[in-house]
Amino acid sequence: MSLEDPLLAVLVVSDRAARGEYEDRGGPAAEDWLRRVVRPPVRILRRIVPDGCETVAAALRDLADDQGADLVLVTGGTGPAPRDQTPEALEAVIDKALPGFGEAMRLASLAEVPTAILSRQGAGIRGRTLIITLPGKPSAIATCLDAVFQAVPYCLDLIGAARIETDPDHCVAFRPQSPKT
Ligand SMILES: Nc1ncnc2c1ncn2[C@@H]1O[C@H](COP(=O)(O)OP(=O)(O)OP(=O)(O)O)[C@@H](O)[C@H]1O
Ligand SMILES: Nc1nc2c(c(=O)[nH]1)N[C@H]1C(S)=C(S)[C@@H](COP(=O)(O)O)O[C@H]1N2
Repeated sequence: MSLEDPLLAVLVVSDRAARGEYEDRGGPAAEDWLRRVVRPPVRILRRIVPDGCETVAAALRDLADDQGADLVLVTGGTGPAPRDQTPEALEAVIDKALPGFGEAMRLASLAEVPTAILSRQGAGIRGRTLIITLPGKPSAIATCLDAVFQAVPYCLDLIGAARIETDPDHCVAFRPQSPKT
């Protein structure tokens, strides 16, 4: 593995997991999904922060700007409760929103559970980093990523992030054309 390899980050947003009140299952679930679907070599980095606009925004700035992550998956804090502020943090740090991600992920989750409509999950671009926010429920991670990941490699191409390849047994990446130079 080298510093040239794509850097994929997983940011877990959870008050209780950050305090150690329960064992984090979201981080391992997201990392396992990435290891299954994205072909090596890749570097995967994991962080846990408590809920809150500032905590999440600061972690996203660090992962994107200082660590140079190509992709950040955030899990947790997308709901309507007062402490759920991940969408506000996303909005504060991104240059561009990609609303299609939230729409497709909610549609997939609604087929499983009616309360999926409560998640304000989404995605956006900061510099050369794609950030995707997912619900905190560990089981939601695969549902949501399965619904959108086909478009992620091409999105990374378009923003000038690292090129990633997927295992076609799990996800057939769709690249309609070479990105504009
Ligand atoms: N990182 C995690 N690890 C394990 N289970 C989680 C995690 N995040 C969420 N969950 C589970 O999913 C449920 C819904 O997630 P949600 O983000 O709404 O949690 P919450 O009630 O805000 O609590 P917290 O922020 O302390 O995790 C939680 O009550 C918990 O059972
Ligand atoms: N696939 C899936 N999506 C889901 C859920 C779920 O269990 N499965 N839970 C929903 C619920 S109950 C809430 S409140 C929102 C927000 O969750 P978060 O605050 O943990 O991000 O995600 C929703 N999306």
